[in-house]
Amino acid sequence: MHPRVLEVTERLIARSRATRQAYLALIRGAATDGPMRGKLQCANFAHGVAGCGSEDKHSLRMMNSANIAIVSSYNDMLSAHQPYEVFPEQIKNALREIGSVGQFAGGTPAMCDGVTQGEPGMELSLPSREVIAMSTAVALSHNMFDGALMLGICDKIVPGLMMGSLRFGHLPTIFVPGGPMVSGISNKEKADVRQKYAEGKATREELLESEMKSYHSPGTCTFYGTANTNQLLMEVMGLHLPGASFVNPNTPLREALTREAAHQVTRLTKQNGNFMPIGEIVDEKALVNSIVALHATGGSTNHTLHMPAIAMAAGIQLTWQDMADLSEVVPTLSHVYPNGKADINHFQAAGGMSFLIRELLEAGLLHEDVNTVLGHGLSQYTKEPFLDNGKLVWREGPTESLDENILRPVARAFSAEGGLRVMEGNLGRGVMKVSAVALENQIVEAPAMVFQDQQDLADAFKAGLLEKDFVAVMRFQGPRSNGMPELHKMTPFLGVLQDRGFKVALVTDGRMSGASGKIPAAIHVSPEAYVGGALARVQEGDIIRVDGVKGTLELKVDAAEFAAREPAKGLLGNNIGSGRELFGFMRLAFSSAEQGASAFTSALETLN
Ligand SMILES: O=C(O)[C@H](O)[C@@H](O)[C@H](O)[C@H](O)COP(=O)(O)O
Ligand code: SF4
Repeated sequence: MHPRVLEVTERLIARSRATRQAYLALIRGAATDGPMRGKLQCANFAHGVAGCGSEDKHSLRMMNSANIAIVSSYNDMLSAHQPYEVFPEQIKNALREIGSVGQFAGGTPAMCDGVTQGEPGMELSLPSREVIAMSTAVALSHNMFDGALMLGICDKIVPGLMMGSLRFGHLPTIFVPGGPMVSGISNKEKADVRQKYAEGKATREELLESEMKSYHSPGTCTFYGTANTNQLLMEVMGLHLPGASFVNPNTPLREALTREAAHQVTRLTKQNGNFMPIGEIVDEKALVNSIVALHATGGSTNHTLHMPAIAMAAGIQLTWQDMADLSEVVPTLSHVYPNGKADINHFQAAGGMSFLIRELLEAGLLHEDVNTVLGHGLSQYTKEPFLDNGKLVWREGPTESLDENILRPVARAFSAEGGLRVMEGNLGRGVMKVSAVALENQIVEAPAMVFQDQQDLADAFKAGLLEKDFVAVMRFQGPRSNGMPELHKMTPFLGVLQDRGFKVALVTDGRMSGASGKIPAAIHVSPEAYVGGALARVQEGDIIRVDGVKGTLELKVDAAEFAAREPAKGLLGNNIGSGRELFGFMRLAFSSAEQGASAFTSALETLN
């Protein structure tokens, strides 16, 4: 094992010892010999099975069959989640084949960040992760279940399902992906048309045509944003079946994988002898493995929030320093948009998960001795699934990359270190995804231009006020201020200015999309302006140096003068409309970005 990976893992275990022990005591106490439903009073049990058909009702009364909770985030708003419409029936039929039962335990909400990007609804996006976690808990709290299947893919949904299911960590749980849509026009081509439109060189009709050729059918969007990063991390943590992440929806192989997930989760129940609950899979080694994979693929910056929040739900205290220390030694092995031109289907075709996991295992960068939904050992995940005359089987994946422009062996990595940098200095601590920023653009020192919001910047661009070097400061976009929205609508404008040769950078306490690239952006800056962070005292014209190579974020203003400044007021007026007023209580409870920007942190830190 790489010494740094061992060092970070041991540090994480030591730091988390008390909360992890409390968590394990909780889930081991919740686990029961024999089916959970056997512990219910008759009335509770009768209510729980009343809605079942006679076959399932009979099976449930027989205490030797497994009852599996289906928790689904299906809706028609996310192209990625639309395929889930038919999964519950497929799962129930698969379970009946083996004398078990699937009950649709509950649904969770799911927001499409692509639909809400740049709209007021985006301010509910991060809060929706907490709602998804709570909805998962409501579903599982019926306590009728011996295992669970989680149906979720996109941005806040998988993190929310993870946080909720980890609080029922005594249950064997498998995450069931839906897969990416087949490739449309390339993400680079899409982004180029957006920049042309921003410059007035493309019509709205041409823009719409391009967008609809990119996002054209059911399935996950094909860029390597938060949704596809979710899939990759779930697989590396051993919570998917091997190779399940990026098989396209509505295909025979996808359906076979869903059916097998239903069979596999029953094998992990107490009744069937290979008991493996999710709380015993998601441990310090699994979390370190997820961060290693995040770095090796230039994954979404949103996971610098989601992984600490998920970790805490399992009693583990993961920090940005852990991530930064791992990033220094983990090579970048894949280039998928926004870190390159390829999309996730090309990644899959070039060798996909089995190649990536084998390379990282052989380099001693992943812990092999971990629990998974297939039992002990991550080396089972160097295999890929295929149908052999209709039968689902696994074979060793390719030992060579089929396209080294997309996926490389460690020996020929794109870079010797990961794509994520922790940024720190007198403006606070943030992160930057450097893997998506050309080296010549990673350092910017220029006067600050302070913007209220994205529209403010767009208006300044259209008025021709931005034709210069500058550092855009967008503040009061943090979790407690307005729910920490993604600020991805600025990307085309800043991209045009960068292409025109201006040195531009962004500093914000808000988020960017996992699909954001090109622009050096120090994001998630903590403490946020709303709670008195330094960003609140930045003024127009202040010189700021954003150094993505060294990981520094410096305001070049006399310290005494800066401290004496009156902080700016926040954007309080925008916390109403689009339901934002319903989340005010939650915003007050949010922890800092470094702690995962979660409403549950304080409870989990003490109660775990
Ligand atoms: O974190 C992410 O990956 C993004 O939130 C992504 O889910 C979102 O949909 C983008 O906004 C899509 O990119 P465009 O907005 O560029 O289409
Ligand atoms: S990847 Fe983003 S845009 Fe695509 S379906 Fe998921 S949330 Fe929506």
